[in-house]
Amino acid sequence: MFKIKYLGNSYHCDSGETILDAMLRQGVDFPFSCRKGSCHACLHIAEEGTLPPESQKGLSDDQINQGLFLPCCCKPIDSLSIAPKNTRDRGNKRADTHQNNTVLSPDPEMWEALENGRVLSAILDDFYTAAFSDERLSPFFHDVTRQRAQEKQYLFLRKKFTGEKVYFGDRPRNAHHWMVISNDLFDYREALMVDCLKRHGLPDHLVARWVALENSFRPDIVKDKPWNRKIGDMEIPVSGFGEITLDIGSICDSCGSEIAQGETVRYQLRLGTLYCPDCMYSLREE
Ligand code: HEM
Repeated sequence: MFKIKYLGNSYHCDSGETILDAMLRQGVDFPFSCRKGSCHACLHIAEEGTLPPESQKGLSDDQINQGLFLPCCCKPIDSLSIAPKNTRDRGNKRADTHQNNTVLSPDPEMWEALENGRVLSAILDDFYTAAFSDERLSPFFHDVTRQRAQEKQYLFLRKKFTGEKVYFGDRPRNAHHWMVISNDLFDYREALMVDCLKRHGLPDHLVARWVALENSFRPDIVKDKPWNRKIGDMEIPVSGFGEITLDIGSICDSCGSEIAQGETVRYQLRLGTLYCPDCMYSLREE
């Protein structure tokens, strides 16, 4: 058994147990997501003690030299004193330095490699062609056209890589609020994306950075049951119908007939589809 000092307290880690598991077992509020070294959400710094090599697998030389390690992959071989990674982010080191596994936003090197968007379009074309015919991913895109999915993703990534304010869609937590996506499915999609990035010649260190960017959203996307949409602190229900009185006329999404201004109609909370008075009472609550 090893002793782990963390934020002024001392914890026990059994041999063969990871530090992450030991912390969670002892009720510590510890950041984590994928539990297998991909997402880096649990990255911490070792201030004293010797780390096992597998706890630093996939980190850059710079991160290794700073003593950063992944508690989810760390079965200790020594007692350790550890701290949150930001403890050592002192003024001499900006959070956006060019390291392979660091999320950069904006990322001019990435944007140049993507030939100012030309290669990004080609990558997304490839990726969504594959996703829309993939048996695990395509069911999620049931109500979405490929063009819409590609355009949204292009603008989202363009904003991340250039800093330009070109994306006005939902943030990932809300965009995927109803989708039950496991870590395994997230990894599966990621592997498909990595294949596309490599096919289009993106160098390995930029592929790693792209993956790190997407993984930084893993905690917003992976879940075992749907979440409500969240706007500020307000939770919006996932399914069912609401009622509104129309300010301007519209068209019924069910029968196609016109709905006059001033009519009260039902709308689907997730999709926003409208139903005229004739259709609305025949609808089942989802
Ligand atoms: C298995 C993983 C994922 C699945 C199945 C998935 C699926 C989807 C689907 C079906 C939509 C369309 C939603 C709509 O238009 O109503 C969507 C939108 C979107 N996704 Fe994902 N996605 C995944 C992972 C990711 C990741 C890793 C990112 C990037 C961090 C991402 C970013 C976005 C963005 C920016 C949108 C557009 C949001 C909007 O419509 O306003 N997705 N995704």
